[in-house]
Amino acid sequence: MRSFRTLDDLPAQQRVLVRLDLNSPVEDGVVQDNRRFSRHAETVAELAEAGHRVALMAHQGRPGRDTFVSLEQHADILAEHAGVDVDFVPDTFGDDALAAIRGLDAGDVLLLENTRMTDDELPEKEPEGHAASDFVETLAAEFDAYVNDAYSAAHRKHASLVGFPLALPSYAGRVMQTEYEANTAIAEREFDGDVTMVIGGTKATDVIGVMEALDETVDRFLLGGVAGELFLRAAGYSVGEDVETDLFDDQWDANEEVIRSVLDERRDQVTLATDLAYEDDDGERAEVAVGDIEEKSQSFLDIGSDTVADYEPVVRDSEAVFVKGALGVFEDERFSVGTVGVLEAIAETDCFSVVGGGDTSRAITMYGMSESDFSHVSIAGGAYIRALTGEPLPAVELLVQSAEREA
Ligand SMILES: Nc1ncnc2c1ncn2[C@@H]1O[C@H](COP(=O)(O)OP(=O)(O)OP(=O)(O)O)[C@@H](O)[C@H]1O
Ligand SMILES: O=C(O)[C@H](O)COP(=O)(O)O
Repeated sequence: MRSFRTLDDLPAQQRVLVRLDLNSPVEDGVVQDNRRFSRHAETVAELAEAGHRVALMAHQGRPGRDTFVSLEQHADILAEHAGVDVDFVPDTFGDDALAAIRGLDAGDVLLLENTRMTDDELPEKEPEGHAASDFVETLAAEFDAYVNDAYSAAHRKHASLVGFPLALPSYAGRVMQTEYEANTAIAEREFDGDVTMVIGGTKATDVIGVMEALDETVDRFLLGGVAGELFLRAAGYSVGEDVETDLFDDQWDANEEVIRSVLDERRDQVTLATDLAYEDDDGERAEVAVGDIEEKSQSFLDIGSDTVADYEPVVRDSEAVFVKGALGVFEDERFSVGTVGVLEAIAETDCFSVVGGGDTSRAITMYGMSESDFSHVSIAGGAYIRALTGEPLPAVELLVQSAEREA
């Protein structure tokens, strides 16, 4: 089997450039702690304790979104989990970043600014193009090795993920190693009974594309979140349109054709919500049957209780359940009913269960469930789901190629 090198193979006393995935929920400008910090902290602590000089890169949000913020707060949260100081420099690869990197002593840890704040990070380019960018060439010159721990971003072909492995000897961090092993095992596992996939969240384009790819391996899709509303819209209900949020219309334009073809060809595989929840004029949770919605005048924030009651037995009768994305805005307790109800049903059965998605897996801790009630809780979203489909992850491929080149 092709494989990459890990921290076990990293020579001593290196200047190491590390890519983490600390992409996190942000509420009112405050970055929310989550298991991405605690898991990556293990890699960071191991590198610092081994006496390497460590500079960390990570991204947060996407340009134009409210979650697109600086990594200053991330440094403090990470330091707390890792038990080592993490300095922060508000620069990606300019003079301030280079001065901070050159000032690192053995065991020091520095976090650089959000990689998506440099214009070189996001352009659609092949790895060779990224490796020739100013960002990669400038930073690579300062280091002996590159460690990629960002399994959950490994499906992206961004400079910090695919450019550096062409410029430096490259290794997988502990999170990359663990997630890769677990998720590859999932892809290879065969199930005799029904396989159910719970699809929700806000990244409709990602999850709908994967629904297409998984038609052979998944017997039933239970839908909620933004993707669920878009499917309801295609089925003729007055939902899935932007009222107070701008989550829906662009995603509808991008996915309408696929959604209609999934509904035409595989309607029996797709289970849609029969009721939805919203905030009424008194600020309370209210529910309405989808057939009674005449025109879209408010945002729907959760699947309704009847839908949860429909979904629970499907989960209980499944041999394997994969979850990608929350069924509602569970961060607000009033709209946690769908996500928590379905997760609790999964936790109570002995089916093989995987919960993926950085945001969604947070609901497990928030609502007092135990990670041990699930077979695997992945901190990856899009990467996890691509692993299920057996699709190669570009950043993993580059780590493997680096190991092959240096063998
Ligand atoms: N109807 C809805 N309207 C708005 N937001 C919703 C709705 N339903 C779910 N969400 C939001 O979806 C988010 C979770 O899904 P999201 O697609 O962002 O990420 P994920 O699947 O957890 O993982 P990752 O971010 O790693 O891809 C939650 O934060 C929740 O508030
Ligand atoms: O949260 C994630 O899934 C990863 O950090 C990738 O983020 P992206 O979908 O904004 O590229």
